[in-house]
Amino acid sequence: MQLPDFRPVSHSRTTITELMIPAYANFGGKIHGGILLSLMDKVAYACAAKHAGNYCVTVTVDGVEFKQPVEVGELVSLMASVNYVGTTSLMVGIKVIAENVKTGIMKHTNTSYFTMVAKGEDNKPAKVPGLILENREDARRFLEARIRREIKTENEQYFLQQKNKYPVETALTILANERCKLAF
Ligand SMILES: CC(=O)SCCNC(=O)CCNC(=O)[C@H](O)C(C)(C)COP(=O)(O)OP(=O)(O)OC[C@H]1O[C@@H](n2cnc3c(N)ncnc32)[C@H](O)[C@@H]1OP(=O)(O)O
Repeated sequence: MQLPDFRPVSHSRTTITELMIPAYANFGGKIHGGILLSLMDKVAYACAAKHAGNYCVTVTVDGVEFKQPVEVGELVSLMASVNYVGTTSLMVGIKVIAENVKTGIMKHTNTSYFTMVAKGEDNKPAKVPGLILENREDARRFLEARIRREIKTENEQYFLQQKNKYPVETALTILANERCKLAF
């Protein structure tokens, strides 16, 4: 099938809602973070593949922070949309909401950003359609995704500089103030 040059954000916007059953709970009775991550990967894939018109793979996951615990019996909704597209990659933003069905109280448990790459029949990165931004919110998300990408690249470069500044031998003194003991 011939892919269009551009697709609107609304074409691939996806929501998954799932009931949190007891089998998803940890020993503390709250929902395992891994269960939520798996659901996030699923919705990110559905959204990315729909936009790309191709199989997609997850490359990076950013911004995962569990702000509040999720309880057994709550309905978790994961809302995903394509925030940004490069050439073969796209960034999917996911907002996770947990709802207590008895009280109707909703809590925003986290927002994360999945970078996915489309793969063609040859298993190589494949070009994705451009993004039609349908309102100011879509435009804001696209711009913020660009900033997020730039900051990430700068942070990676800064980390490499810092890492090389402190070879282990000269940096051992720093550890004197940390809660660790050297056993070598
Ligand atoms: C659905 C699932 O869960 S799949 C399972 C988990 N995921 C996987 O198995 C993915 C394994 N990784 C891979 O296959 C490869 O690393 C790929 C295909 C993602 C990237 O391969 P590369 O050889 O690096 O490809 P290439 O250099 O052409 O980059 C392709 C795109 O990925 C982007 N990319 C690559 N690495 C990163 C990264 N760390 N962060 C953000 N974007 C990245 C590039 O910027 C490029 O985007 P663009 O085309 O929009 O400019």
